[in-house]
This record gives sequence, C-alpha cells and structure tokens, in this order.
Amino acid sequence: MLQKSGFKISSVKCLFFKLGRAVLTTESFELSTNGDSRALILALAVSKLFLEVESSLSPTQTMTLLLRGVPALPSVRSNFYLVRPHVCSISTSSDLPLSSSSSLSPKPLRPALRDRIFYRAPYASLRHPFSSPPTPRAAPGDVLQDAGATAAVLAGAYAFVFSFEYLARRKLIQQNLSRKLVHVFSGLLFMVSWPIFRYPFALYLISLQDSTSTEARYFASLVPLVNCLRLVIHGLSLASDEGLIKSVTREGKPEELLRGPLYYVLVLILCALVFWRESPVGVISLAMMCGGDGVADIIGRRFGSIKLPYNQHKSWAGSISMFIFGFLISIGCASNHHRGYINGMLYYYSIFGYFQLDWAWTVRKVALVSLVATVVESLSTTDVIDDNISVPLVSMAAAFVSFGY
Ligand SMILES: Nc1ccn([C@@H]2O[C@H](COP(=O)(O)OP(=O)(O)OP(=O)(O)O)[C@@H](O)[C@H]2O)c(=O)n1
Ligand SMILES: C/C(=C\CO)CCC[C@H](C)CCC[C@H](C)CCCC(C)C
Repeated sequence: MLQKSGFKISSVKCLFFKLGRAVLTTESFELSTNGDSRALILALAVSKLFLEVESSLSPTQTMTLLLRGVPALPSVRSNFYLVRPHVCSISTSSDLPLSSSSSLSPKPLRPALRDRIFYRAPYASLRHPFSSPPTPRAAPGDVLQDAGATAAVLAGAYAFVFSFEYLARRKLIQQNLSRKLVHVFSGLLFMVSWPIFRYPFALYLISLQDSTSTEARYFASLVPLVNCLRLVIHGLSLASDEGLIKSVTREGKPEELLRGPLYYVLVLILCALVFWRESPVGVISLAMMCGGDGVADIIGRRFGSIKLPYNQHKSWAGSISMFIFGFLISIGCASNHHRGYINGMLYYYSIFGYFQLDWAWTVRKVALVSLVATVVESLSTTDVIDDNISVPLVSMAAAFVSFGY
C-alpha cells in the first residue's frame, strides 16, 4: 500500500467516503464532496499522488482526475498543467459553495468550470494508483483465459448466425430482415464481449484490477478473422453453406458475401486491433456501422416513403433513424450520469474503467460524429464504396478529430 503525502492511502480512501462520494476507478478519481475544506486538502494529496503515478507512465499515457464539488484550486490546476499541459486540463465543478471554515481557498473559482484530464493506458498495463507495480506480461493463466474467451465468442458468433440461418430458411423471418439484424447485432455483441478478454470481471469488482492489456486484442480479433475466412471461402464457392448465404445476403448469391459482410468483419478487425477498448473512436465507429446503418435500413425500408432530395434511394426516416440509433447506441439516452441515465456502449466501457469521459462534452461530440455518419450514409453508394466501408471510416475520422486517439 503506498504511503504518500502524510496519508495512508486506505485512510485517504476511507476519509473520501466519509467526506463525500469518491469513485475510484482504474483511470480516475472522482471526488464529490460537500465542499468540506478537509476534502480540499485530500484533493491536493490526491493530486500529488497522481503526480507520483504520472511519473511512472509512458510518454503516450495521460491521466484523468475528476474532482466534482471541489473548487478548482490554482494549486491543484498547476500540479497538472505543469505535468502534461498538452494533454491535461482539469475537470472540476465548483458548483458547491466552499464551507466558511476553509482556509485553503479565499474564494472558489467561477462555478461550472469544466475542462478535462484524460487518463487511459493505450498500450501498457494500467497502474491503478493504489495497486502494486504494473503486472508482468501475460501469465499462462491470462493466455488460457483469452483463448477460452476467443473460443466462447466464436461459438457465440456461429450460434448467432446459425439461428438467423434457421429462421430465414424456415421463412420465419424475411431474408433482408435477417441480414440486417445480423448486421446490427453481430458487431455490437462482439463489442460487448471485449471485457471478457484478459479482464476477469470478478477481479474488477474485488480489486479494480488492470483493465488494459495489449495481447487481449489479438485474441479478440481472431473472432472476426475466422468469420472473414468463412465469408471468403463461401464467397468464392470453395465450399457451400446455404444457410450462411441465406442469412447474410440480399439475393442469396455467394459472391455477395465478398462485399458488405466481408467489409463489415474487416472493420471489426480494424477496430479491435487499432482502437480496442482503450479508445472511444472504435466503439463509436462500430456503433455507427452496426447500430446506425443497420437500423437506417430497417426503418427506411419500412417507413421511408419521403425520399431525400439528393438521393431517391434513401429516405428521411432512414437517415433520422441512422442519426438517432448511432447516437443512442454510442452513448445512451441521457447526458449526465449523476442525474441522468446512460446505457450506451461508451458508458458500458466506462463502467469497466477503460476510459472516463466528461459526458456533457461527450454527448456533443458523439452527436457530431453521428451527424457526419448520417450524411455519409445518405449519399449514394457504389459496389466499391459500400456503406460498410464509408460509414465506419468516416466515423473513425470524425471521432478521432473529436476525441483524439
Ligand atoms: N438512410 C436510409 C438508408 C436506407 N434506407 C432504405 O434501406 C434500403 C437499403 O439501404 P442500404 O443502406 O442500401 O442497405 P444495403 O446496402 O442493402 O445493405 P448494407 O448496408 O448492409 O450493404 C434502401 O434501399 C432504402 O429503402 C432508407 O430509406 N434510408
Ligand atoms: C450481414 C452483415 C453485414 C452486411 O451488411 C454482417 C455479417 C456478420 C458475419 C457473418 C458474422 C460476424 C460475427 C462477428 C465477427 C462476431 C459476433 C460475436 C457475437 C457474440 C455474436
């Protein structure tokens, strides 16, 4: 246990809970206090503690400290600005008045001061401020766990697609609807499975274990890779799988597997390898491709009588659905997790501690990405530039500009 700045960490942690609500995750402190001046002392202790942690981070790493209900004291700000001005700003909301007894700050800075400090460990095992030194590279148990996770998700993928093959073959579901539901849910369920790779959920609950491991992404990427090979083999008619063709093609032609479905799984591989669970960019891009584009088709086909002025093959109903579902699946249906209710993929990943976002800011950025993706999706596509290429790639670019890596 680290002994820092005069406080035993456990006492700091306990004292936080006494003074207010402190949420300690693997990436950030979120200290909500009643403005008690003792909390400000602790906040300074925490900021000094983070500086200790920060010195052990690699050049590519940044940090997050969310102090809510604690005025942004110049000394707290300076600690972090000095450390990483190019990636640090400070997120505090001095929406609570300081207690009169406070001697630390003559007056709170202007209320609702909102900047951000982001912390995420892109390529190294993340060090929880209270944990022991970074865990060693993959232990045999980790590899076994990831191999097991890969096998489980592969089996899930096969069973998922097979169930739609069954429904389509029995004509219990239209072939096009089957294809679109596979389009919507395959990628989203794949993303939902990412935390089981080298990340024992139980350990997270017990000890806030490391949530970022590099090798796990390679194991996870095997799932879309195997499906990619499956699509190529059957798309080239090297083998025959009528059920697969029926469940994921428009007209039941094997060569169709080599377009939309193949591009789709290639994008899954790209997002898992490049962005994985460290960056909101991959999560948002897949939400737009799977949730937004998929639902746009389902709603557009059914309710799309009013066509877009510049594209008679697309409709307002489809495009509006693309925007709404791309946004909701990315971030959920509210903007303030203190008072609202968030249930999107970004919040799902923040629960596991992969990244912490300023939700009010994130809502605006995701809405912008969703708008960009909607406009791109509404444009005509050719056989070469399929929606499954244009929508995720443009979403990645827009999300990268908005969020950085
Ligand atoms: N913004 C949109 C998108 C789709 N559609 C409806 O959904 C149909 C199929 O949309 P499209 O994006 O072309 O889907 P596909 O290319 O068939 O399928 P995929 O994207 O999976 O390749 C369109 O003809 C249209 O009737 C719509 O009305 N408005
Ligand atoms: C029909 C599709 C795109 C056309 O727009 C999607 C094709 C999906 C692939 C056939 C199967 C992909 C499976 C995923 C890689 C993994 C899903 C795992 C999950 C647990 C179901």
